[in-house]
Amino acid sequence: MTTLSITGGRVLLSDLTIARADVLVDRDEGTVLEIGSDLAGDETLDASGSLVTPGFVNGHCHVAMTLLRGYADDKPLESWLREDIWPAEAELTAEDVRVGAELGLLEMIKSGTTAFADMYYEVPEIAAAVEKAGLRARLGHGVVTVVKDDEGARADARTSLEIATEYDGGADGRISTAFMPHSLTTVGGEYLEEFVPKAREAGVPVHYHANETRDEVEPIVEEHGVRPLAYAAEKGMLETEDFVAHGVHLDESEIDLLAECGTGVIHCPASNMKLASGMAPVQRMLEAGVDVGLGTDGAASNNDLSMLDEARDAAMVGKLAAEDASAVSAEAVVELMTSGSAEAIGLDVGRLEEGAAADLAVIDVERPHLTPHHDLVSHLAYAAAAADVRHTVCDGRVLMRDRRVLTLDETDVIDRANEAAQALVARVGE
Ligand SMILES: CSC[C@H]1O[C@@H](n2cnc3c(O)ncnc32)[C@H](O)[C@@H]1O
Ligand SMILES: [Zn+2]
Repeated sequence: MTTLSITGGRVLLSDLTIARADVLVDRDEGTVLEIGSDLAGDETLDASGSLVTPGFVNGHCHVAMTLLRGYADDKPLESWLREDIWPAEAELTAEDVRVGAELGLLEMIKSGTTAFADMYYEVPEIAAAVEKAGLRARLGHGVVTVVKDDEGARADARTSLEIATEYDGGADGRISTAFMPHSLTTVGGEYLEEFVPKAREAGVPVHYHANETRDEVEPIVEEHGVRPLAYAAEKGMLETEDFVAHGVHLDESEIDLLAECGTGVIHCPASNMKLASGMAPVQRMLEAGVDVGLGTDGAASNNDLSMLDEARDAAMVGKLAAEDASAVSAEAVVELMTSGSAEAIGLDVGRLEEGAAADLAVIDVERPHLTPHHDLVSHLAYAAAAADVRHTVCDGRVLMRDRRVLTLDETDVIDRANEAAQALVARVGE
């Protein structure tokens, strides 16, 4: 057994208390062996003046969309997708997705994220990037049937199932998968009826966008006479292992349905604010017992992949939505970005305790904007930033030490991403 010790810091424990302690990790098993005093390991990470937290879990992303960061801003969802994003995505090559994913993973490692869920195209490229970068991920191919004939639609859904089956358990178990219909309005009901049962047979969860905008809710109510999540339940898409992104426009019956079914909701506050989609009823969901997690969505609607930024946004907009300053508290937000997301997307991570996965981030708290130290949970929710993350560890492996990423060549990834993004935009303009 080889060990790693993270020494001299304070540790955020699973009950959200903070203890002065070292963390000893079994690097081979990728688990926490002990949290205590004077723990020496074969390798050491200095955590003095720092807070050791569970690695952050980004519950909903399109990681390769980093190539489209700043490409199309200041539009609502429907026109942003149809006028700008989908035409650009039609020109993406597998190599573009690879470099966009590497750029996103670089950003995740540098901001303390160790696990994420992702829906996109060219998933084998994303899986290869995840394997190389060393993170943990639940990946899936996004299905859109509305613009396809029947043969194309069924082929797209089949691809999603095949990818989910083939890649589950990849990268030494760090990759898991899901069947991912894009949304309840962009995938026809007949395809959901045919393929969701096949996802159950394959033993993979279902992940999709739901109730993101009012424009997405109304057509379902008009066409099917029920709210979108009642429609999703009819299609068998509200199982405990399933999780939806957004859940902005939910009525009370849908919140109750989510709580009853145990289906997770990934709140994406920055994307919801930027696209002016609305304010999700997060406090109501928490009170009802819904499994809520936190996600950035893609970098084209955020425009970064920092979960620390997302945490602050979640707390701020959560209070505004509830018209209550005590709503979506610092503690609640820190849970959302760690164990909340992990539970919603079905990964056994997000807590620091003996036997848990050794996925963690070490955050420098001796900084002007993190002084004084009345409450470090408050600092995580409201004041810490990506640049404060010193070290990132996933599955017992050091991915970033003293802000140097060890698994990806930062300069090379940035250069290749700039080149690919420029060439992509040129192709779209032709
Ligand atoms: C079919 S792969 C995923 C698909 O989703 C698009 N997307 C990015 N952000 C959002 C969002 O907020 N709502 C809905 N769809 C979104 C992405 O561009 C891909 O086309
Ligand atoms: Zn999304």
